[in-house]
Amino acid sequence: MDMTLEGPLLAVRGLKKRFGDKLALDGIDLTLEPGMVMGLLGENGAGKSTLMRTILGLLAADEGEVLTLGQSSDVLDKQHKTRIGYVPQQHFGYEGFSVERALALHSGFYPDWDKALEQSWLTRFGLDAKAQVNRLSLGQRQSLAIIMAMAYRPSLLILDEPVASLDPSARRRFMGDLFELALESGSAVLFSSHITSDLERVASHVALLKDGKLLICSELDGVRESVRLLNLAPGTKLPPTLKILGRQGNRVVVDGYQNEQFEGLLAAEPLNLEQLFMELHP
Ligand SMILES: Nc1ncnc2c1ncn2[C@@H]1O[C@H](COP(=O)(O)OP(=O)(O)OP(=O)(O)O)[C@@H](O)[C@H]1O
Repeated sequence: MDMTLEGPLLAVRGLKKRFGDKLALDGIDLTLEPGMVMGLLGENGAGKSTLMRTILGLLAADEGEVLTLGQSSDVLDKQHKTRIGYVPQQHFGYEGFSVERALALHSGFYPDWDKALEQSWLTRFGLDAKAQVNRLSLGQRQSLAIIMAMAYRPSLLILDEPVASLDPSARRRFMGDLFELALESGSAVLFSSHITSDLERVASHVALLKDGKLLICSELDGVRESVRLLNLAPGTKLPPTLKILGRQGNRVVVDGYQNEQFEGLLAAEPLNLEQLFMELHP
């Protein structure tokens, strides 16, 4: 389907979402451009699913703006919806059907459905087309949900913990292919995961959500280069160019570090994503 789009595939500005007194999303800004694979990290309850559901227009925002494929999320039309893929955390319907029947029904909604791609992913995941959906294991259901969201080559793919139930080899295959798909077809991907090593392997960008705020939203290489765990002497004043992400006594996690030396700095260590996560969630 030819729908040329100027600008980003996803633009989120000043997004807030409340549930009663709880501010689940507190001023989110993020942008996805073609070819980007953004991994979304955050502890349980940080707001990852809420962010995804609001982006998709399944939840109404209280403040701010979400443009998906150039269109406001609360008025997404059918044509736009068929260019967005979504794997929710919980699936899913099609209970009374076989895998092949479920796929046949589902594909009817998508003019760009690619049967060959569907078949190759069925093989890749080792899914039996004749199996009944209600007898699939959790991982098999997740595989089916992934195929259902991907086989029409969506421009924007939103995946809520898509690999949580997949075994390590299925995970590895899927994550690698996900990255290739995004690069080849100029799509953008936003996926949440608690598995930081997966994210490190395939993501081009990382976003870290804490208490409804994005503490980090940048290129993965940028995090590697400029996020440090500083060990400071008591009373040390930090240069104003450093953004404090978290602090535990004399251990301070900062962004924007460029190898500067200053009085009181005892050590500056780079962190992998798992270490960063642990430091920010003591
Ligand atoms: N429908 C709802 N009504 C009330 N509160 C909600 C609702 N949905 C989410 N919340 C609350 O909003 C916060 C964010 O929840 P959300 O499901 O987005 O977190 P999450 O980061 O996806 O967590 P997890 O990693 O456990 O899936 C939580 O405090 C949750 O209790």
